[in-house]
Amino acid sequence: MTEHAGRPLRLGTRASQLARWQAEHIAARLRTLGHEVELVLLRTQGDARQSGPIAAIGTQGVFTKELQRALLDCQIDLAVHSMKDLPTEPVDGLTVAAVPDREDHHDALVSPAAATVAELPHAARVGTGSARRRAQLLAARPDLDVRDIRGNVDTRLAKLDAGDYDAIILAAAGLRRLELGDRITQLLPTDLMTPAPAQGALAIECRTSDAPTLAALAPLEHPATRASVTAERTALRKLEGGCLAAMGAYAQPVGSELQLRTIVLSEDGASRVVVEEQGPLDAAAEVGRAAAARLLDQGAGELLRTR
Ligand SMILES: NCc1[nH]cc(CCC(=O)O)c1CC(=O)O
Repeated sequence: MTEHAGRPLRLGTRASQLARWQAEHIAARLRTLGHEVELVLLRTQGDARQSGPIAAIGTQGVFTKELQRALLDCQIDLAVHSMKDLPTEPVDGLTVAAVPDREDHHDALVSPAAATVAELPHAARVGTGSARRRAQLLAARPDLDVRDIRGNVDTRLAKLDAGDYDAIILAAAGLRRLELGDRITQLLPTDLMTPAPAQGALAIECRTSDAPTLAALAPLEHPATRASVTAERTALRKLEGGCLAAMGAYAQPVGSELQLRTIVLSEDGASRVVVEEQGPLDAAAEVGRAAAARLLDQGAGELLRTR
């Protein structure tokens, strides 16, 4: 195809194994559709800082900003993001051109010590860097010793295997994509561990003005996933919680309806607000807005501020 004057579509990706897998997956789908695709490896701020709690970096979008800059600079034509890492604030000149079919949305327990979270030994050391996972773990099991953990999926599994932790929590999607699904001890039910908004979903971003790339990406769009992540991310955006808040959201299409579960917790998990909202699939943003309004009515704003 000659949509870019005969040159391949340039797909920007981070260098981590998971990012590479996701980029290759989308490149393969585009090639099947007849497009030539070339991968461009970019280093992001999030990858450069593997030590210290990620919260200390202090800004959102550490994994995505460099890719967005490269798009705006026309160094690349499309970027593949884990959608849960993509800030909800729109960027002028860029658009999420396609949201493909979602992978497993669950969080997973990985542990040699017990088959379930409920069966972990008293005061077991559980590794996670996420305020959302920490608070929900403590809500279920206040005795757990929840400790920070950093690094990509492989690094975290190596730290678990070295005995630094009794268990870790990871997104099932990342493990499955890296063919590490056999490391999953327990898929955590949504009422125990509501996932991050858009967990397991990819976002393919390009320039709003780039009609040929928009057209190339259109067949990758999965409308039910788009509706789900729209509801989840709208709820997050209306809470102004950002990616570091102890907030979870998961929307499930049921027939022509969308069922959205949202949760906001205090840092220690002792206080929480849960809201379930339902509405038409074609009014996903409204479902997210309604959930956020009810969360705020029930005191979620206080929980987010006291962090
Ligand atoms: N923040 C890191 C990150 N971003 C996306 C995934 C996994 C894939 C996904 O959730 O889509 C992960 C790792 C994890 O949370 O275990």
